[in-house]
Amino acid sequence: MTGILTSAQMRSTEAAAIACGKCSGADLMERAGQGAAQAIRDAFPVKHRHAVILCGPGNNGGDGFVVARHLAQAGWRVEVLSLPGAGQSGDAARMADLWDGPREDLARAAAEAGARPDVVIDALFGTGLGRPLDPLLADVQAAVRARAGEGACARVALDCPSGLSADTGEVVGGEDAPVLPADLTLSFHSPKPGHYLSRGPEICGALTVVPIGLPPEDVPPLEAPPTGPITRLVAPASPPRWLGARVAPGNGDHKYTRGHVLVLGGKVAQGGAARMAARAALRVGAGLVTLAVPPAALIENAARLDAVMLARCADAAALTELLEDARLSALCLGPGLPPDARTRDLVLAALGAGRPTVLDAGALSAFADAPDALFAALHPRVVLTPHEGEFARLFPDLAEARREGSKIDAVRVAADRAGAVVLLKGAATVIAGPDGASSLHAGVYARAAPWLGTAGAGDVLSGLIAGLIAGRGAQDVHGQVEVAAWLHVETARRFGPGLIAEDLPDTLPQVLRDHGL
Ligand SMILES: NC(=O)C1=CN([C@@H]2O[C@H](COP(=O)(O)OP(=O)(O)OC[C@H]3O[C@@H](n4cnc5c(N)ncnc54)[C@H](O)[C@@H]3O)[C@@H](O)[C@H]2O)[C@@H](O)CC1
Ligand SMILES: Nc1ncnc2c1ncn2[C@@H]1O[C@H](COP(=O)(O)OP(=O)(O)O)[C@@H](O)[C@H]1O
Ligand SMILES: [K+]
Repeated sequence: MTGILTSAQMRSTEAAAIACGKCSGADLMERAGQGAAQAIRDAFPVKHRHAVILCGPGNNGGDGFVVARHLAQAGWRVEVLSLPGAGQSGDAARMADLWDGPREDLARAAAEAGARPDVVIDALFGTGLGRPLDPLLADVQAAVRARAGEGACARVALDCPSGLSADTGEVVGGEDAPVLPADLTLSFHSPKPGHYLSRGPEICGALTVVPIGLPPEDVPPLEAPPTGPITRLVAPASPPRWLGARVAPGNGDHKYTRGHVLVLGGKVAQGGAARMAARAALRVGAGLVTLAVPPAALIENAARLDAVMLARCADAAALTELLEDARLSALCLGPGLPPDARTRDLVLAALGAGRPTVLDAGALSAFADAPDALFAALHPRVVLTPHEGEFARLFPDLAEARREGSKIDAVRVAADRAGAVVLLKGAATVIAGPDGASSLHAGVYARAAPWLGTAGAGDVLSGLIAGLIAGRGAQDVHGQVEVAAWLHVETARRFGPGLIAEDLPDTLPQVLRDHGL
């Protein structure tokens, strides 16, 4: 799986490669600029041959000078508009010296009209942006306007659109601070968290990763960096090789080896969410699924269920009794449960059994007043699946800190505090385990699945996870949660327009078949 590197991890990867003598900083900059120039030529057909490149004061600007040289060598007309100080030190200075074409001060260019380019390339700031763009933006915008007029020309950002934090996906300086949106962003070596999180996808436009000859992202640098573990990207472009091993039953399997999921259902007339979770667990591969509901809700559910079995469960004592059956191998609580004292007791009884367990919705909100009581009962084979609101109820301080930091960091701290796997939902879904491992499922760009924003989609996700951790999957809960997140989005994309939550479990078999199972 691909790794997603933060700015600090990217710097230490580069430093490690240089320190072991494999390459110099100038080599990396040359490869970055050359690769970006090629990607720009690939993205814009031959009629596009005029580029204006905005170069900043650091290495991002240095990349811009290399792109200028390679596009010019390919026959493009190229003008560089640079900030004062651009290319004045180190490798960037060497690359600026090698550029012998037109170059003008950006502030001066703002006052003069020029020929309209086909492409404006943003090489102002990349991973080194340290403060808001404010004082500069007026000049930059005026310079672009002076060239392009009000008409649109294509916008390409090198590494990261200037103004966007490569680590968080927020605009540096806050929501109203300036940023230069792009139509295409060319990230060097690996994607960065900010390309996927928060406003990143909207500001980056489209994303292409340009290799620069560093070792693969998932190979750690020679000296362990003081930058924490690398986040995995769960979004393989082609049918994932791991899917069969993770989902398909073996020939020797029978229903009990595939696992028996117990889903706790809600009161009369509040049973739909749990029924959808139960159906999803069965469809994704659990051998048996039982829905346990309050006595008054038995008749309603009996009328609605066939392959899913039904059990009576009045309270926590009844649940403990049910759990004496050791074949119940995974539990799912939350969909359709109210956030009340009964639910709290059910959750604590379920956790006491020590089995792989998914807690969602009401099972999380029931602990809004006492998250520590929940955390004290959790164990590493529990998966919490909050949406942003539920996350804020359990981790109010982390939700507050999210304004500054990244979603990935917040979920990592949450998983460590909870001692369980935490999946925080959204177009970018972040998963972290108590062991420090983290992954990101990016339902954006080519894998966008906005149809998933429909009532009950989260209930289905809970069921998918429960179904996947009920059998052999219990040995790698974090990995199975990644598979569930991937299948959830893949299934929504397969169904497409008009999706409602009930469609997800019933579309799943087509997705599995599409991918060779
Ligand atoms: N780390 C790596 O492995 C590689 C990095 N490369 C490039 O290097 C970039 C990072 O370079 P740098 O660390 O020099 O950082 P940047 O070039 O992104 O920006 C840092 C420079 O901008 C100034 N600055 C920051 N915010 C400012 C603001 N709001 N207003 C005015 N000035 C501001 C800083 O003082 C510094 O001079 C990457 O994004 C990438 O484009 C590539 O050359 C390839 C290899
Ligand atoms: N725009 C989107 N792109 C991708 N996934 C989305 C989007 N909107 C919602 N989702 C997914 O849909 C699910 C909604 O879950 P949730 O908020 O718990 O709703 P509910 O409680 O109605 O089931 C989550 O898995 C979330 O990640
Ligand atoms: K940039």
